Amino acid sequence: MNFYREAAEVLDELDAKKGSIQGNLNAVTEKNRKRTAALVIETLNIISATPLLKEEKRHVTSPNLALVLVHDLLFARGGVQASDGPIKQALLRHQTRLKAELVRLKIRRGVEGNEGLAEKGDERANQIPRYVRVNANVWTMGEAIAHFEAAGFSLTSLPDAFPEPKQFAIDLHIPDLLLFHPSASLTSSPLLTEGKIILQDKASCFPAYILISPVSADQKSARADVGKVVDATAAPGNKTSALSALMGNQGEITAFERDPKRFKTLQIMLKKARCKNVTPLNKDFLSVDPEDDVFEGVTHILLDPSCSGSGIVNRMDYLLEAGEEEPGVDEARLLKLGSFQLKMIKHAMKIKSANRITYSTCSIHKEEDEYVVRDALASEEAAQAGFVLGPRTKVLPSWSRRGLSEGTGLSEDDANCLIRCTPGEDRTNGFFVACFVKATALEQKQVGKRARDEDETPEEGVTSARPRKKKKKKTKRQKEHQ
Ligand SMILES: C[S@@+](CC[C@H](N)C(=O)[O-])C[C@H]1O[C@@H](n2cnc3c(N)ncnc32)[C@H](O)[C@@H]1O
Repeated sequence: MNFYREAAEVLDELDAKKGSIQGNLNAVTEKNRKRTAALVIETLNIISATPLLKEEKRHVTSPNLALVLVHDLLFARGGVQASDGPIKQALLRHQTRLKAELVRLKIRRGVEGNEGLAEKGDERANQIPRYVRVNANVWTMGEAIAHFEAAGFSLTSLPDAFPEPKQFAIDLHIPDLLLFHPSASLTSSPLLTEGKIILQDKASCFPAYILISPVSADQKSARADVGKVVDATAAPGNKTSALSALMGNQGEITAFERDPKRFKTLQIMLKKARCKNVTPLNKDFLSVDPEDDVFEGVTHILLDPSCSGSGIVNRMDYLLEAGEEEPGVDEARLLKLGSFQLKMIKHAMKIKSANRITYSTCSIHKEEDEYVVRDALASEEAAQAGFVLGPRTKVLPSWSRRGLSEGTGLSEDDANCLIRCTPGEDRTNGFFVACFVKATALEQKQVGKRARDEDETPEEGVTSARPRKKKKKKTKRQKEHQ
């Protein structure tokens, strides 16, 4: 068993150092890297579909230990090497379920053997370019473009075209974002270790950009209203470092992360990305009183809590984006996650000086997305502080896929304020973003008036059409959680 513990510890250490499985895989030879990555991620998918981690907490003490054990059980020629003992027994108790999940996965992927699984993966991942965020804290977009041209890539003038293997393009929606062909081998680039680039899916760049960025071409005046910023759920720090760069490495960002290991990763990431305007705190956001001094003067909050990760089809992004939660898609688990996510939003809404909050998930499930927004809008916290949804005009208006209204309890106006990304259709992983803004007194009055007069056409600017009287009522989901 020592072998497994040691392997898990190595993974833990590498996680802490590199912040992602991507880094770990750099240790594997180029030839085997893709194949190994595929099987590692598929193993994670399989584990997440079973109750192994939950039910065997006492013996299988970390996800990394589960990873090496289950990987061997399902894929290694010699099977599990561990001698008989409580850990092996724990694994064997779940082997039928684990093997059944492997069969199910192969059917889903349309492959027969394990080899096919290693090679095929999720087809939708092949439609996602390799996105590279240029870290403006370290160098400029111009310098980055010159660098890649000197390295033999040519900048394509059609930003919407999918770049060919030796091409790259500038993204249409996010400044400082470049896209390459998925085969572009950048995971071992020194630019990563120098903090010059960050490999970050396009959709994952949306929240920071929507929170801080210009709502008009006049960037400076748009940023004048930004006081202090909080990233409530920060590790590994992709969005925190994006915020830092968007703020020109100035101002003040406080980054909360409750998990000590992930906090270390966050610290390393912030150092590497040369973020001088971030104070990381190893604290649970929910445990800090909204009236605590740490929140004084905070106007903008980024909330990207742990989620099921169900939108992530790009294997390499999986561990980075989903957070420490074990993913799973059964209804009970989704509702539990949704209720935690709602709690986080309501906590953020209680911070008096806050006037803009982005909420995001890498989940495609309504239970973590629209339902959570619906309940947040209907909450006492939103009513008291006057939070409504920021209008589409201020929430990446050129992104065409918006939130869902049908069957979610949200009006079409509300849904239009939200952003959705669908893997396989949008060249990104699945993602969701909502932006809550504090309405001015006048806007609040108008929302109230609209609530009383349902036939009135919604005004430009404030789009929460939720009638106030509904706020008093408990939603179906709230009732379910009592
Ligand atoms: C989805 S990940 C965040 C990814 C990050 N925003 C990024 O882009 O790199 C969610 C993170 O929130 C942390 N977290 C969850 N609940 C928290 C809480 N109550 N307070 C602080 N951190 C929390 C998790 O440990 C996890 O690291």
